[in-house]
Amino acid sequence: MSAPVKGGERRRKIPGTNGHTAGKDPAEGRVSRVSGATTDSPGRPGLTPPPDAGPPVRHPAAPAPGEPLGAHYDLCFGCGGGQPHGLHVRSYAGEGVTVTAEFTVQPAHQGAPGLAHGGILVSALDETLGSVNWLLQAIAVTGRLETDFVRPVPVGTTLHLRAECTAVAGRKIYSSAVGRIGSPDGPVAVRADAVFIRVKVEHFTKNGRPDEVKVAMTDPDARKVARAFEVNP
Ligand SMILES: CCCCCCCC(=O)SCCNC(=O)CCNC(=O)[C@H](O)C(C)(C)COP(=O)(O)OP(=O)(O)OC[C@H]1O[C@@H](n2cnc3c(N)ncnc32)[C@H](O)[C@@H]1OP(=O)(O)O
Repeated sequence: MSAPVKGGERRRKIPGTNGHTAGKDPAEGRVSRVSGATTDSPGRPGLTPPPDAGPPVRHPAAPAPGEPLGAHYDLCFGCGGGQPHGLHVRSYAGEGVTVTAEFTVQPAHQGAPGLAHGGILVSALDETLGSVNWLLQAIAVTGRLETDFVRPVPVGTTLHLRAECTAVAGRKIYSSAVGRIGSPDGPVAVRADAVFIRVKVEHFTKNGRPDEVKVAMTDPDARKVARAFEVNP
């Protein structure tokens, strides 16, 4: 997914990596595919917060640290219980504007024999990063997400993810995530930087297929209705 890199900023610090960048990762003793350089391109909105960006502010109504976030929508591929081959990511509110999550790679998630498909890993990152917006109580969608695949992830592995919002600028929400193998302190397998864009609820109600939108909107559980549309389509 990463675009070729040309000049510019160094990659931002990624939460949970003790300040390691995508270049040399001392914990891993290897140099990653992108050599610790920028991913922003001239003329294309990038992953670097602008100078007027501010720190994210945890919403007073955000779930308490440690509280499970649950599935925001039963048919969400990332977290929904109603998707047999979905990821069934389990997310928990963290301190500040952070989220931790777990995802166990199933046989249905393979790319190469016995290994997780890269797009599946991106989906797990996207899900975890998107969950962070719930702590801001912001309705937002992924605008851009760039991933470093650091090491292969075998089927059966539980990936421990951690995502953190790093900055907010107008409608733009900047976040980073890391996924580790086997435990929260395990070896880094994937990292991602993303920018989410705040949208109105009509983004979902107008663009979603009417059949699913109607069913979701008529759910008797008002909280489920709110979460289905306020966090993710
Ligand atoms: C628990 C929940 C888990 C959820 C996890 C999963 C989350 C998802 O995967 S969401 C689904 C995937 N994403 C989508 O479908 C989004 C599709 N894209 C869109 O709908 C639109 O392009 C959208 C809404 C992102 C932006 O369109 P629009 O509202 O017209 O915004 P626009 O006026 O162009 O831009 C607003 C700002 O965002 C910036 N921006 C827009 N797109 C991007 C982008 N791709 N990258 C970086 N910045 C961007 C613009 O530069 C602009 O910045 P500024 O305010 O400084 O000028």
